[in-house]
Amino acid sequence: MTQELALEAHGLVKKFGGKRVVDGIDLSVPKGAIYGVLGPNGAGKTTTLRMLLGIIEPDAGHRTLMGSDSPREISDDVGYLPEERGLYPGMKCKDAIAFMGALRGLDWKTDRTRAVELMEAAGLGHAPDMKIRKLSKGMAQLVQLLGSVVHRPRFIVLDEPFSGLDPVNQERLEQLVLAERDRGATILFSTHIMAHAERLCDRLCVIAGGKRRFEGTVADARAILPMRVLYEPHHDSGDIAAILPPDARREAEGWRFTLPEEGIEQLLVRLIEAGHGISGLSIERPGLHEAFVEIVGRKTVEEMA
Ligand SMILES: Nc1ncnc2c1ncn2[C@@H]1O[C@H](COP(=O)(O)OP(=O)(O)OP(=O)(O)O)[C@@H](O)[C@H]1O
Repeated sequence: MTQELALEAHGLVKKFGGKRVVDGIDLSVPKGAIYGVLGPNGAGKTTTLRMLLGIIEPDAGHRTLMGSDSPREISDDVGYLPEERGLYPGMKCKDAIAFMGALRGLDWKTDRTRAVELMEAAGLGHAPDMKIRKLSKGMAQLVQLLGSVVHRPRFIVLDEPFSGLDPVNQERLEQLVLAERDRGATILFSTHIMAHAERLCDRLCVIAGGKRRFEGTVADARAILPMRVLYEPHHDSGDIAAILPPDARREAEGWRFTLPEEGIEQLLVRLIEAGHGISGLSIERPGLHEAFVEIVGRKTVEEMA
C-alpha cells in the first residue's frame, strides 16, 4: 500500500557563496505524520525547511507540498514557526495570536476566541490579556507557536521549536504537537534534541553537511546499533573481566557491554559457575541519541558542543 504524502522533495540543493549547504536532499512526509528533521548545528536544516516552504528557491531539485509545486501559493494552509522568534511586545497574547491568524486570512473575532481556547489548552489560560513584553522567553515562544497554528493549517513546520524552553514548556509543546496531529495536521519539525524526536516522531531523517544520512522510524534508527547489556554481579572481584566480553566496561551501576552475537545464556552460566552471581541484568537498545552520534559521526557531534 502506498501512503499518501503531504510533502515530497527530490534532490534539493542550495548554494551560498559557492558552497552547497544543502546537497541533494530527498524527503517524503506521509500525511498525518509527525516528522523530524534532525541534524547538528549548521547541517542545513533551516535552509531545507525554507526551501520546502518556498521562502527561498532551491538551486536544483523540486518539492511538492500538499499537492502544490508552488508552496507559497498554499501558505494559508501552512503554519510556520521560524527559527527567529518575534512578536510585538506591546500586544496582548490573545491579540498577537489573532493577528497572526488574520495574516493567514481568518477574521479577527473568530481568531480571538480561538486564541483564548488555544491558550487554555496549552496551559496558558491565565495569560490571554498579558502583554507580550511581560512574558518569559519560553512563554513568548509558545504564544508564537499558537499564532502559527491558530488558522488550523494542514501542514505545520516548526524550526527548532524546543530550543530555549524549560522542561514544563517543552512538555506543553509536545502536547500541542500531538494535539495538532490528532486534529489531522501533518507536522515537520527540526531539532537537535533527540529526546523530543524519540517521543514524537513517526518518521525522521538525519542530515549532516547538507546531505541526508538516514531516513526511517525511530526504531529503525535505534536498530543501527547492537543491543547493550548491563550486568551487576553479586561478587565483583578477581577474574570477572576475563570472563566478560572484551568491550566490557565497569560503570557505576555495573558492567556494560555489547550483547554477544551468540546471546547471553552461555556467558551467564560461566559467570554463575565462577561464583559471581547475578544481582541485576538488563538488555537494551541504545537510544536515539547514541544512534544519532553513530550516524553523523562522533567528531561532528563534538564540534557542535
Ligand atoms: N543566507 C545565508 N547566506 C550564507 N550562508 C548561509 C545562509 N543561510 C545559511 N547559511 C549557512 O548554511 C549552513 C547551513 O545553515 P542552516 O541554518 O540551514 O543550518 P541548521 O542545520 O539549521 O543549523 P542550526 O541548527 O545551527 O540552526 C551554515 O553553514 C550557515 O552558515
